[in-house]
Amino acid sequence: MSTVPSGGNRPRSAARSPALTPPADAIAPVRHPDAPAPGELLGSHYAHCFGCGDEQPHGLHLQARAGEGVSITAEFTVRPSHQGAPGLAHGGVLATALDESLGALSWLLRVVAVTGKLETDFVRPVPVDSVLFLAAEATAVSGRKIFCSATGRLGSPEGPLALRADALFVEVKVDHFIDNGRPEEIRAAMADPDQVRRARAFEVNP
Ligand SMILES: CCCCCCCC/C=C\CCCCCCCC(=O)SCCNC(=O)CCNC(=O)[C@H](O)C(C)(C)COP(=O)(O)OP(=O)(O)OC[C@H]1O[C@@H](n2cnc3c(N)ncnc32)[C@H](O)[C@@H]1OP(=O)(O)O
Repeated sequence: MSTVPSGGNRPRSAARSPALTPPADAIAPVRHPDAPAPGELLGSHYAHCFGCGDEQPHGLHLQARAGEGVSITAEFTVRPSHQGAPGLAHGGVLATALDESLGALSWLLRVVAVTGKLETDFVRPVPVDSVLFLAAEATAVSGRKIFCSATGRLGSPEGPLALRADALFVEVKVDHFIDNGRPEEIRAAMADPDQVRRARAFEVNP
């Protein structure tokens, strides 16, 4: 069952990029048999991640939980440091929270994937101190392409819809990071057995 609240499952807007519509031969996303159980906290994929890392002092510290199927939920409290206009959240910060929530679906698919495209509708202003209830769901898979959607609601999982996003994530190998990341951080990550374990946990056939 979908954990993306109704309203998030609206027909995709005509304004959405065609690249976000799955091809006719796309398949339904498959929850990995070893995926964390519904309700379980997913943890961070990287301690220094701006979206979810515990050791990132400037980060959003988003904590996502597994939902049913290939879905997650997360809560995000908007802090004064997240402002764009006086008393309101910056749109880029909100897009980051959506991006991170969508990225957390990787834990359920057990694939490593990065954002290829992210389209966001900012439906309502989000004041500082708001708690945003985020819900993300994978909707289709075609080869390496993972189609997914997310919503952000104000104050509760059934609260007013503030954000909506559709995205295309693309599956990559761990080498994507090793080949492209700054060597300093890559060396540190590869020397950290906990990080290597976390990276491998995404890959079905390491
Ligand atoms: C031991 C140490 C290791 C440490 C590891 C740490 C653990 C890591 C674990 C988990 C990490 C998860 C992190 C989540 C964080 C939140 C999510 C983010 O913010 S991610 C950052 C932002 N995103 C990027 O930086 C991507 C930058 N872009 C790229 O690298 C490439 O463009 C990439 C990989 C997306 C695609 O490049 P291609 O060369 O691999 O593949 P092509 O052939 O171009 O694309 C594949 C298919 O996707 C479509 N596609 C790709 N990008 C598209 C786009 N922008 N729009 C439409 N279609 C697109 C293409 O048209 C193609 O489709 P057709 O197969 O032909 O049907």
